[in-house]
This record gives sequence, structure tokens and C-alpha cells, in this order.
Amino acid sequence: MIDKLRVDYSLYLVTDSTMLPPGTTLESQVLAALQNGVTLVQLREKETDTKVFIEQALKVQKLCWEFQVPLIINDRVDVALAIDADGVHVGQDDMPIAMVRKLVGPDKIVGWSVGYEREVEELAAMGPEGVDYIGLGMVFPTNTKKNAKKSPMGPRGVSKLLDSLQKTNATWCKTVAIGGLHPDNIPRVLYQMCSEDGKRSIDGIAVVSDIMASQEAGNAAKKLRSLIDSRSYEFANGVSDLSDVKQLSAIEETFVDTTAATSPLIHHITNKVHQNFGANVALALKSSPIMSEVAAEYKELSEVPHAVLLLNTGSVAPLENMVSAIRAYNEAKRPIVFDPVGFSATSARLVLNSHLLAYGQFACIKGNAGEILSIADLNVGKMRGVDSGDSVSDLAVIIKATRLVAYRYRCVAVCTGKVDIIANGLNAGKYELSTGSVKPSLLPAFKVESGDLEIMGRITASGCSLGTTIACLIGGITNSQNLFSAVLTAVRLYKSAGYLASLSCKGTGSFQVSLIDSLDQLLQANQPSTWKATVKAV
Ligand SMILES: Nc1ncnc2c1ncn2[C@@H]1O[C@H](COP(=O)(O)OP(=O)(O)OP(=O)(O)O)[C@@H](O)[C@H]1O
Ligand SMILES: Cc1ncsc1CCO
Ligand SMILES: [Mg+2]
Repeated sequence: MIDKLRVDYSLYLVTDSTMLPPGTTLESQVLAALQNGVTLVQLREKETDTKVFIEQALKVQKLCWEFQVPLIINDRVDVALAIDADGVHVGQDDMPIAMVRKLVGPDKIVGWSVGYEREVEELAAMGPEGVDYIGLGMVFPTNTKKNAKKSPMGPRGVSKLLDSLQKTNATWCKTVAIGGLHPDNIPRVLYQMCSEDGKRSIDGIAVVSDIMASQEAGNAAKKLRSLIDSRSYEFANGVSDLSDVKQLSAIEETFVDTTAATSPLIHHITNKVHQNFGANVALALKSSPIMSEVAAEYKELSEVPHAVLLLNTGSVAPLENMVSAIRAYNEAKRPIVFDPVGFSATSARLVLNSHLLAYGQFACIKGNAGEILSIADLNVGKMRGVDSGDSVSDLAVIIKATRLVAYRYRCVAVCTGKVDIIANGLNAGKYELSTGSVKPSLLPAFKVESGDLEIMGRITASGCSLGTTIACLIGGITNSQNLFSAVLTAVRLYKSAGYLASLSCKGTGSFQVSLIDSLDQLLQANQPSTWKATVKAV
């Protein structure tokens, strides 16, 4: 008999015979998976008659014994009892946990599918005698679950549930994330899913189609195993690359040089107001702008060397279109700068922006104070509108929000206003299953300012063009460890250009023109020591 307290949840295979490729069987797929690092198997055969189900269960059980891997039966408590399986997994609409436990006894593993905080509270109230582990999901959309009742929650949704487990002290309960997890997204998802206190990450991932539908189930399992074991995240594997601002001046010049030398392709999906302005800013920064909202070309664009996607949701474009852009750039491991304009200004925007945030991994999330505070779920009611506040206490809230956004989405977060705040959430290049890694309050954060340039906030799309500037400065870097410094350089460059423009312009109309001129001049000269804007740690 297995010791249920010592179960390894790291790679959990859930079966589905309806997706077997030709030439394979349920057993051959499970065997290949077991040989290549699967640590737990759940038999989930929704469309199989009881007699056949039991026959299959007995065969799979034999295989599992061979590898000393526990076998869990989905839904059918009677079958689990009949074959003396190691445990049973039930959904919210199946038999209640208390009854399941009564039937299977204290030593069996009882798993539960959980999608909401109230369900975590329920299991916490039952105590360790109730549920042993939960499947959290679904993370991403999947074809496996027909008529899925839940909508995808993304890594952020999983993190919220991990938070609830922490808050309710359900320390015994293990967790696996499930739903649309594939090698393309697993590293970043593992990296992102963590409770807010940084102390609890998931114990494993569950997959169905990635193994069951594979012509080469063994290789598929091996690939998953190596991703889980590598414990580092390839795209944003930056250790905190800047702890002391004194280091910055020495490297800013090289970022400018690199941008000019590589002329990064800046793929804009942006609002109509910003398109022309953004294209001219990119050209002034010696980069190549391209405006495209044609999904058919996203993959090709993402594969252009030094390509960066600037995704700005200011004009609400179709969700599916933006999702395919995110998918293309995430798969190509090219950076995305996300600008969730008017994040929660209307309910349609909130739904759209939240969905995109849940779906993608972003190198940088940039917004004004209203947007960053909304993403951080901090009380916007206290703010005087959407622009950053002037008082010190407002700034403290903004700094906290920026750190939270950087932490939750494992990105560089930028909050604009009179003072720009930049926080680095990338310093968690390694993730640990179960135990979490970093704490948000410790994230490095800096402020960039150049006096009150009130006129800069009074021209449309000036924030959007900071997005363009960030994209230009990160496009050329090959070492993602420099991502944070490159974003900081972009913010300082842009603020300094704003200062110069404010001196030479006659009003808001000519300010925009002067801003482009100033960016052009600063880039040509490349003397960061003369840039006006200052950087200070906060
Ligand atoms: N009072 C100010 N002093 C100095 N700089 C400012 C001021 N207000 C805005 N800025 C600068 O102007 C740019 C835009 O910031 P803002 O917070 O207005 O963004 P936004 O509202 O998202 O802009 P938009 O949506 O129009 O593109 C940033 O680079 C920011 O640093
Ligand atoms: C005016 C406007 N409307 C949607 S986006 C945008 C540009 C500033 O964000
Ligand atoms: Mg503004």
C-alpha cells in the first residue's frame, strides 16, 4: 500500500482514451508515460462502460504497481473500491467529499477539482480528514473537457487559490494545476503560480492530451519531466540585474547602441490614436515599426530577429486576435510589452484586459496610475482620478501597486505619471515546486523623474509611446538578464526627451513634434550622462 503522505504530485497523467492516436492503446500510452517520469496516474474514462472500465483499470493498475506509482480513479468510487485503487478524484458535481471519505477510508488519496475560493474554504473547514489534493483549473482553454462549465483562470487564478489555501491554513492539501498545459507554456506558468506571500507554489502539473494524444507519449512525458526538473524559466531568467543605480549609467549607452545596431522590429497592435505617433517614435529610435492586426502574419513577425510586440488595448480589438499575437510571441520567446489602456474603465475593457493578462507572459506591463492600481486590485476609490498623485502617500500606494503587478505577472512593471515607478518582478528566475520563491515586498523598484512636466500628460498617447520606447530598447538585447535595466533606460530616455520638448515647444500641439525631435537627438548623441531625468531606488 502506498503512503499517501509521500506521494509525488509533480507530473500527473490523466487518461482519456478518446484521443489515442492510431497504433496506440491506453496501456501503451500509460506505460510510455510511466517509463518517462510520470509520478501519478488518474484513470478518467468518461465514456466507457463499467465492465470495460474495470478491465482497463486492472491493467493500468498492474503497470502502476510496477513503477510504484499511485493509481487514482476518476469519479467512480465503486470502481476504486472494487479494484482497491490508491485513491479517487471527484469533481464538484460528483459525490460529496464526506461521503467519499466515509466509503474509501482514511488511507486512500481523495482528490477534488477546485475552481473557486469558496471551495478552498470548504475543504479547509473539512480539515486533513477530507481532501488530500486538489486539481486547480482550468488554467487555459482546452479541448479535453467537453461542455466545460468553468472559464480559464490563467496562472493568476491559480495563484489566488494558492493564496486562499495559505489564508485558510490548509497546509496538508497538495495542489496540481490542470487545463491546457503544454511544454510551450509550462515553464512560465510554473514560474507565475505562487501565493502572494511567496510561500506556496503548486506541487505539480496534470496533463491529458499532451501525453494521451501524442504519437510519442514517452518523449512527451520526458519533455514534461525535464521542464519540471529544470526549475528555471527560460525567457525571463533574469536575476535582479540592477541593485545599485550607479551601475546604470555604464550600461545605458550600450542599450542605445544595441537598439541602433539591431533596429528591432516593433510590431504594434495599438489604438488608432497612437499608430502614427508610435511609428514615428520607433523610427526616431532607429527601430522598424510595423502595424499589423492580421493574425495570419503574427507567427512570421514573431520570428524576425529582435522582434518585439507592443500590445496596446486602447481600441478594443477582437480578443481572439490579440490572444493569437500573445501566443505567437510567447512561443517564439520574444518579449511583449503590454499596455492595458483604461484597464477597467468599462466592463468590456476589464474582461478583455483580464483575459489577456491571464493568458500571456509579458516582459513589461506599462500603465498609468489608474491602470496599475486596478491591475493590483488596490483601492482606486482613494485616488483622485487616473493620473498619478502628487502627495507622498499616493506615491507609496503606487509603488506598492507597481511591485505587486511586477510580482504577480513576473514582469517589469512600469507606472507612469509625474514620477514614473519601475519594479522588477523578474528576479525569480528559478521556481521551486511546493515552497514558492520570492516575496513581493522585496522586489527592487526605482523612481524616474524630471520635475513636473504637466504638459506631457496632456497630449494623447504619450503613455502609449513610452510603450513603443520600451519595446525599442528591449528589442536588441540578447541577454534577458538585462531586461530590467533596458526598460529603466527607456523610461529615463523618454522622460528626458519630455523635459527637452517642454523647453522648446509652444504648446501641446508642438510638444508632440518636439518630443519626437528630442528622442531623435538624444539617440543620435547617446550621452546618457547628460539625460535630465534622475533614477532613485524606492
Ligand atoms: N506631470 C507630469 N510630469 C512629468 N511627466 C509626466 C507627467 N504626466 C505624465 N508624464 C509622462 O507622460 C507620459 C504619459 O504618462 P500618463 O500617466 O499620462 O500616461 P497615459 O495616461 O497612459 O497616457 P496615454 O493614455 O495618453 O497614452 C509618461 O512618460 C509620463 O512619465
Ligand atoms: C484617446 C484614446 N482612446 C482610446 S486609446 C486612446 C489613446 C490614449 O490612450
Ligand atoms: Mg495621460
